Amino acid sequence: MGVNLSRAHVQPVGISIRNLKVVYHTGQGDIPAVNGINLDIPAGQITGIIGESGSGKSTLAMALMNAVPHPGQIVSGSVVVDGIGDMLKIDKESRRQARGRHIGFVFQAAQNSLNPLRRIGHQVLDLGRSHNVKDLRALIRRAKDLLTRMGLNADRVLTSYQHELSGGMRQRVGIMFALVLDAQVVILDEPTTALDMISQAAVLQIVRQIHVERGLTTILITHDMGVVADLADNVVVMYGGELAEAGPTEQVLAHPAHPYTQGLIRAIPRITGELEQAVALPGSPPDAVTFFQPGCLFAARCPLRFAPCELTRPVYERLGPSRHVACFRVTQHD
Ligand SMILES: Nc1ncnc2c1ncn2[C@@H]1O[C@H](COP(=O)(O)OP(=O)(O)OP(=O)(O)O)[C@@H](O)[C@H]1O
Repeated sequence: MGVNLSRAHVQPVGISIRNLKVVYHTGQGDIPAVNGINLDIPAGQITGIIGESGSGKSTLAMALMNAVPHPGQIVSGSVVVDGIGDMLKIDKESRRQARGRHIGFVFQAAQNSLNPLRRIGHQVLDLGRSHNVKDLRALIRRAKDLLTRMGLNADRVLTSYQHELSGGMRQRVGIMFALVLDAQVVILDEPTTALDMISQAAVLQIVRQIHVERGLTTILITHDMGVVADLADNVVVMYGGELAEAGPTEQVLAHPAHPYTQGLIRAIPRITGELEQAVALPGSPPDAVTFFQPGCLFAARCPLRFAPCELTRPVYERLGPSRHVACFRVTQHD
């Protein structure tokens, strides 16, 4: 069966993540990079996953596709994708087909994951063949359209090798690969970090347009709250492999509940308006030792900490109809 590239019949796809735990086996012990996460990614929306470096965003993204690399291991949980099933249980071939065909992705290292020995156009054809796409001409047309929309000379890019492209061009090529098979779920991990501010804004707007045109479910991973504010319908804040807070972007930005989210918002560089200064978050994220301490992982950096924070890990609780938070300051009082 060839891939049907028509979208008329396609329903937006949601993802339900339960008790997901991923560890990296290291010389210093097991690092719980994703530590028992429960999260529903709503169908047809853009969900931004934000947190500092090391908070577990990329590991979560790779776990959604059951593609965590060694020395990482998914130790428990489920990732149920509508229309596919549990990505952690389906057989290898269904999983391979799902990646790319149902779930398009550009991982952080995408700039380097192109095959250096094949022209980009050939790699588009390889991808199409590996997913049984019958109409390869239509596939190339689709690739050209995406590249042109992202401001690239499509013919030139398709006949180029990776080394002939700049970092920013490769990032856009990565986004093209994520979208070209017409997947219904798209995972973009820091897709625009190699781009200057203006190109970044332009490319993200195109991602938004395509998201709307195709009724996608888009997961956007970033350390930049400004990107989330511009683009995401919902935001999920990760800290130390756990969820700190989640909810509709407007609500979370206007009334952040978790002190970590408040800190991330204060750290957004403001380039217009008053002489407002971005304030960097003090301290550093959890490391191999602090991961295992009792109490809230953020306590050492938290301006609002009080006694309970040192003793037990706050539970990630419902705060309103569509909001959740893990913070004793919100859910418990002195
Ligand atoms: N290959 C690996 N081996 C050992 N530990 C790892 C490996 N990859 C990630 N980790 C650890 O897992 C945790 C989560 O890392 P992850 O890359 O998922 O975070 P992130 O939020 O995506 O950060 P970044 O934005 O820097 O990619 C970190 O503590 C990190 O050091």
